Amino acid sequence: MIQPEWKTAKEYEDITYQKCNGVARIAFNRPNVRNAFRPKTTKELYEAFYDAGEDVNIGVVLLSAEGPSTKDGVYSFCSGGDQKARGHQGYVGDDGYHRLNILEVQRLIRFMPKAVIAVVPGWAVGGGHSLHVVCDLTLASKEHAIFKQTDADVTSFDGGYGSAYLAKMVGQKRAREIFFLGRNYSAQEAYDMGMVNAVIPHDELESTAYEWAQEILEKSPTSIRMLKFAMNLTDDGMVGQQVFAGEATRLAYMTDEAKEGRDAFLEKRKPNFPKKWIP
Ligand SMILES: CC(C)(COP(=O)(O)OP(=O)(O)OC[C@H]1O[C@@H](n2cnc3c(N)ncnc32)[C@H](O)[C@@H]1OP(=O)(O)O)[C@@H](O)C(=O)NCCC(=O)NCCSC(=O)c1cc(O)c2ccccc2c1O
Repeated sequence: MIQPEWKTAKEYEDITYQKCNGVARIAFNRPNVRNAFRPKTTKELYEAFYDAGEDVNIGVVLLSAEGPSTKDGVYSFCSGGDQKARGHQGYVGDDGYHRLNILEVQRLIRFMPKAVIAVVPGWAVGGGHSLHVVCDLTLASKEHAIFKQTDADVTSFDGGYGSAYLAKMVGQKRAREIFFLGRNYSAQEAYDMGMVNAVIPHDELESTAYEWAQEILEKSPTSIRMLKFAMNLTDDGMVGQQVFAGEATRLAYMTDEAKEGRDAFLEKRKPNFPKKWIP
């Protein structure tokens, strides 16, 4: 078992943010409320994910959670939006505005050109369940992970990735069961449904996630980003096409043809493209 030497990347109140050997670890840190997120949490998550996305030394991000609760020893990944911070139009931040900005975090995870692994040590509930769904891979604690959708209990509905994308993953009937009945599912049941990649003994969960990350880091970075965006494309409509096409444009910029096009414009002459029409 590898024990990574995590270094704190930045101090936050609601999350921890660390880095080690090409891997960033972003973890919820409100274990006494089952890691529910409030606007401060989502702001911090967004900033940390953005930083990891921009850091050229980081290839994989782990979304994990600190714990267990000091009150009762229970582990959690995330129990969704903090119901104490919920106002009439969303979750109320220190500035008094109502927000649903976990959706911005979801989009950042979805569109960042790096693999994101959900590391689920305990409860993954409501908006916390949706977060594991939107991550590229999910690893779950054999003993403590419980997957549950409470959205319909609290009059909330993630109509995007949390539900529609989940249905692509586990099938329509199963996704409707998860949302309509709101039952608890063990890590093994979640694995059997196809929404978890591996069920890991709790004590090995973090080190296994780090090992999976190291395996991905051995691969070609361009292939990983193109594969992620290719797999996203069919579900993401025109935005998916835009993100994938952006990467194709980046690759095209690296050709002699592209250099000639740019140079000809700057030198105010007609471009003389290499006449190679590759079959
Ligand atoms: C997660 C649980 C099933 C765990 O049950 P358990 O019995 O183990 O623990 P307790 O219920 O006693 O909880 C311990 C302690 O934590 C507090 N707590 C837990 N969850 C939350 C929470 N979400 N918000 C606030 N506080 C929470 C609880 O009050 C206890 O505190 P004490 O002071 O009493 O010790 C169970 O806790 C549970 O069901 N939790 C609520 C799950 C839930 O309904 N989450 C919200 C779903 S909606 C959502 O997340 C959401 C957010 C968005 O921003 C969206 C945006 C756009 C679209 C959709 C969105 C969306 O759906």
